[in-house]
Amino acid sequence: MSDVLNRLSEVLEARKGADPSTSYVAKLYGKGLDAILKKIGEEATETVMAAKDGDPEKLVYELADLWFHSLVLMADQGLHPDAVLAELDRRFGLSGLTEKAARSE
Ligand SMILES: N=c1c2ncn([C@@H]3O[C@H](COP(=O)(O)OP(=O)(O)OP(=O)(O)O)[C@@H](O)[C@H]3O)c2ncn1[C@@H]1O[C@H](COP(=O)(O)O)[C@@H](O)[C@H]1O
Repeated sequence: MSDVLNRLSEVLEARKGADPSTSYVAKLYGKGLDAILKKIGEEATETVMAAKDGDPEKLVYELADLWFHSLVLMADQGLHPDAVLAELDRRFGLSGLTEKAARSE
């Protein structure tokens, strides 16, 4: 899979020291947690609307906005995307074990 989450995460970390007048992300950090959470709410709503419209291109675009702002939230909170990937991996491992157990009964 693409390494874009890692590379983007590095940029988002570097933007913590950037000039808010030259960086969208630095400006958002400067506005604080409530502004980041508001963007996530807006992007989630736009994602829902794109799905209801049945427009796959628009849905991908809005999901990218939602994922992007979720990554900004994680960086703001001192989290790396690997933490979420590890949690998904853990759940996948658990479901795999459940399936194996069910097959052996
Ligand atoms: N992936 C993105 C990305 N996706 C979406 N956005 C911004 O997120 C905003 C989406 O909000 P909306 O759709 O509501 O559009 P808007 O009305 O312009 O938003 P507001 O200004 O009202 O918040 C837009 O301003 C987009 O430009 C992004 N801004 C930056 N990135 C990445 O983040 C990196 C760092 O960005 P800078 O900090 O700007 O250098 C860049 O190199 C990009 O790779």
